[in-house]
Amino acid sequence: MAVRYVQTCRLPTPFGVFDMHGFEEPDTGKEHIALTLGDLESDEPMLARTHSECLTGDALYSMRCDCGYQLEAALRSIAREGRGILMYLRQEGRGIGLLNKIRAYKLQDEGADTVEANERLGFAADLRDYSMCKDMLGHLGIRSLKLMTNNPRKVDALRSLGIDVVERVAIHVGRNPHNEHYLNTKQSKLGHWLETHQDDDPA
Ligand SMILES: Nc1nc2c(ncn2[C@@H]2O[C@H](COP(=O)(O)OP(=O)(O)OP(=O)(O)O)[C@@H](O)[C@H]2O)c(=O)[nH]1
Ligand SMILES: [Zn+2]
Repeated sequence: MAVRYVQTCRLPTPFGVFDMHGFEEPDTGKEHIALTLGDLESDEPMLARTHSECLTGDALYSMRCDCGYQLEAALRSIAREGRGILMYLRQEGRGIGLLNKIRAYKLQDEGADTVEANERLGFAADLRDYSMCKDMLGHLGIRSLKLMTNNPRKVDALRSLGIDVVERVAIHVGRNPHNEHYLNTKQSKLGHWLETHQDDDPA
């Protein structure tokens, strides 16, 4: 989905003072943001994360997934590097939306895995589209990325949009008894690169 740039402001966080850039999908009104830190002019590949919205994990401390832990680890890593970008994409629940994610979680409470739950609700396992990233990076003049992800489809999706992902950086954090089965399903059914070993210190 194409996006248009709206405005930029400062965003102080416990990890560093980021610039927050707002974008809008003219067709749907959906809003996305990019947080950047450091020099955007340099041609050096930039540490990057494309983070899909997960209200439960990112804001409500849910332990059902690894999203909140990954969000914090990504911001810490960018701050430590002194340069980077986090694109926060409003594609909640892998694109099915928050209320459908609650429906999917209910099916998982009753024994379905994360993929089966989506399918029982009539959705594909992953409905996400990353095309807005191309516009966001283009607007900011960022040419190549060191992408923090464990998801091979995300790397492929960005590359097929013509985004230069020069390196994939693992982001293994937050495994716990509540998301163990979820992470194992992501590995076996969605192909995520998730070794059982977790980085002790993501920061
Ligand atoms: N439909 C659905 N969405 C989920 C579920 N658990 C987390 N999500 C959503 O999945 C998205 C995050 O995707 P993940 O598969 O955890 O990770 P990823 O972004 O593909 O890969 P990484 O870059 O390695 O984090 C967020 O939008 C979450 O809201 C679930 O059980 N069902
Ligand atoms: Zn999550």
